[in-house]
Amino acid sequence: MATFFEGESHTFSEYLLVPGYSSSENIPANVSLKTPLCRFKKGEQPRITLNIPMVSSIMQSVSGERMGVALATEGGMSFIYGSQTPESEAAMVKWVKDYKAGVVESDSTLTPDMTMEQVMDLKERTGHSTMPVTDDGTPHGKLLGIVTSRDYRPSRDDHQAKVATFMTPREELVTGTKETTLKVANDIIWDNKLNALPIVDENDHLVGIVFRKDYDSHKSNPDELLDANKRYMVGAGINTRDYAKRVPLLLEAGADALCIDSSEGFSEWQKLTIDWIRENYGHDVIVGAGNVVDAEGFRYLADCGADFVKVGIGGGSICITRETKGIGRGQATALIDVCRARDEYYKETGVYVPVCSDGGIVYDYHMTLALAMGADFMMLGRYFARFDESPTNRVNVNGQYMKEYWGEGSARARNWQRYDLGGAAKLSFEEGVDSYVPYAGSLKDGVGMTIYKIKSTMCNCGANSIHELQQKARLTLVSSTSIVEGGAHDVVLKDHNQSVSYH
Ligand SMILES: NC(=O)C1=CN([C@@H]2O[C@H](COP(=O)(O)OP(=O)(O)OC[C@H]3O[C@@H](n4cnc5c(N)ncnc54)[C@H](O)[C@@H]3O)[C@@H](O)[C@H]2O)C=CC1
Ligand SMILES: O=c1[nH]c(=O)c2[nH+]cn([C@@H]3O[C@H](COP(=O)(O)O)[C@@H](O)[C@H]3O)c2[nH]1
Ligand SMILES: [K+]
Repeated sequence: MATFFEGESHTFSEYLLVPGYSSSENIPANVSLKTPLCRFKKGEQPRITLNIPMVSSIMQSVSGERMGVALATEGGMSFIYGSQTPESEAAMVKWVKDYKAGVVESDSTLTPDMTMEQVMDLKERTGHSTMPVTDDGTPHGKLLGIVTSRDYRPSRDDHQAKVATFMTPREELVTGTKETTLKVANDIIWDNKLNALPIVDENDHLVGIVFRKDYDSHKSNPDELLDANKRYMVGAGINTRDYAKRVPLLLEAGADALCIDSSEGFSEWQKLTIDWIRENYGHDVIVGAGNVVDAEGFRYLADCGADFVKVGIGGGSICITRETKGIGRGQATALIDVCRARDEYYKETGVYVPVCSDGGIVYDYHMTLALAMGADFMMLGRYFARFDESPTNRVNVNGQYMKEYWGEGSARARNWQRYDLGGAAKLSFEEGVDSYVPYAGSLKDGVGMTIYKIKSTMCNCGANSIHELQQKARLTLVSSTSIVEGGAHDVVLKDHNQSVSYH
C-alpha cells in the first residue's frame, strides 16, 4: 500500500502571521537579516553568512554576471546558471570575481554605421542611454566615441542618420585608464561635469564605464557580500552529469558556493556528485543539493553531506512540472516539513544544515512567511527577472514594459542540450513556460523596499533576527473567504491599476 501524507498540502497565500508582542526595541533599524548559507556545527560559525536571505535562481533568464554583482552588492548571492557550457559559466563567475566595483561593462554598445533608429531600439530594450561606440560593437572593442541622449533629437532628426555623424568622437572624450582608481575617476567626472567616464586599456580598447551615480551608491552599500579579498561572492549551478569537468573550472574561476540544480534531488545522482566533490576537494567546497519536498528527502541529502538543502517542486511561477509529471507538494507544507526535519537533525547530530525555500514567492510577505516557517533563505526567479540586472531583454508589450522570463525546463532553455534521459532529445517534454514579467526598475530599489517590508513585519512579530522570528512566529491557516476579506473588497477602486499589485 502506498504512503499517504496526512492532510492537504498548502501554499504561502493560505497562511498569515498573527502578530506577537513587540517592544520598543523592535524597530526596522534594529533588525538583522543575517543568515547561514552552509552547514555548521553547534557552537561554530558557518563559512558563509548571507547579509540578506535572498539568492537568485539558477536560470538563464535570471542569474548572469550582472545579477551576480547587483545581488552581492545588496548582501545576497546569485547562482550563475548551469545550462551553458562549463567554460562560459566559469567565465561569468570569473567576471563577477574580477569585477571592480564601480566600473560597469557596457550592455549597450554601438558601431559607427548603426542608425539612430537602431540606437533608439537598443535604448528601449536595455533602458540605458549612455552608449559607447566601438569598432566591432562589443563592450571591449576599440573605443571610437560615445552617444548619450543629448546627442540626438528623435523628434527632429533623420532616424536613418549614422551613429558616426552624431556621436561624440574619441578625440573629444575624457577617459580613464585601468590604473585610475574609483576615487580619481569620480574626481575626473566632477571636474569635467560628466555623467560617465569610459575606462580604456593600453590599446584604447574599452574596459568599462564609471557612472557618476554608481560611485555615490557604492559608498552606501553596508550589506555588500564580500570574500576575504574584498571581492563579491558568487555561486554557480552544477548538474549530476558533467561535474568532473564543470566543478574544477568553476572553482578555478573563484565560485564561492556550488548548488546541484535539479527538479528532484532525492536521488543517487546527487550522492554520486557530492561524493565526487568530497573525494577531490574534501570539505572545503560548499555544495548545496535539492530539490526535495519532505523530511525523508532532506535527511538523505543531509547525510550525503549537502551544505544546504533546497525545497520546492512545481511551485515556481514558470513551472508546469506538477501538470506534466504529477510530482510536487504545496510549497508551505513542504517547507514546514523539511524545516522540522532540519531541527531534529540538528538536535541529533549537532550539525545545522540550512534550508532554502525555492520558488513560488509572489508577494514580499511570502518571504517573511517562508522565514517564519523555518527557511534560512529563499531562492527567487520571477522576483529577480523583473529587474534591470537580469540578463533578458526589456520589451514594450501593449504600452507596458516587460522583461522576458523563461523556465529552465522550457524548450527555449533546453536548446543548449544537456538532456539525456537515456532516450533521444526529441522524446523530452517541456516542464516550463516562456513568459513576460512586469519590468520593475533597478534591483537596488526593489530589494531595498522588500527588505524594509520584511523587517517591518518581523517587528510586528517581536523579532529582531531571523532566528528569533522562527522561534516566536505564530501562523494561522486562512479560509478562502478570509483571503477575499484580506484584499480591497466591496469598494469601487478609483484607479484600476491598484488591483494589479506585484508587491
Ligand atoms: N523546482 C522545480 O519544481 C523544477 C525545476 N526545474 C528546473 O529545470 C532544470 C532541469 O531539471 P531536471 O530536469 O530535474 O534536471 P536533472 O539533470 O536533475 O534531471 C534530468 C533527468 O536526468 C537523469 N539523470 C540525472 N543525472 C544523471 C546521470 N549522471 N546519468 C544519467 N541520468 C541522469 C535524472 O534522473 C532525470 O530523469 C533545472 O534547472 C531545474 O531547477 C524543472 C522542473 C521543476
Ligand atoms: O517546473 C519548473 N519548470 C521549469 O522550467 C523551471 N525553471 C525553474 N524552475 C524552478 O522555479 C524556481 C523559480 O520560481 P519563481 O519564479 O516562482 O521564483 C527556480 O528556482 C526553479 O527551482 C522551474 N520549475
Ligand atoms: K506552477
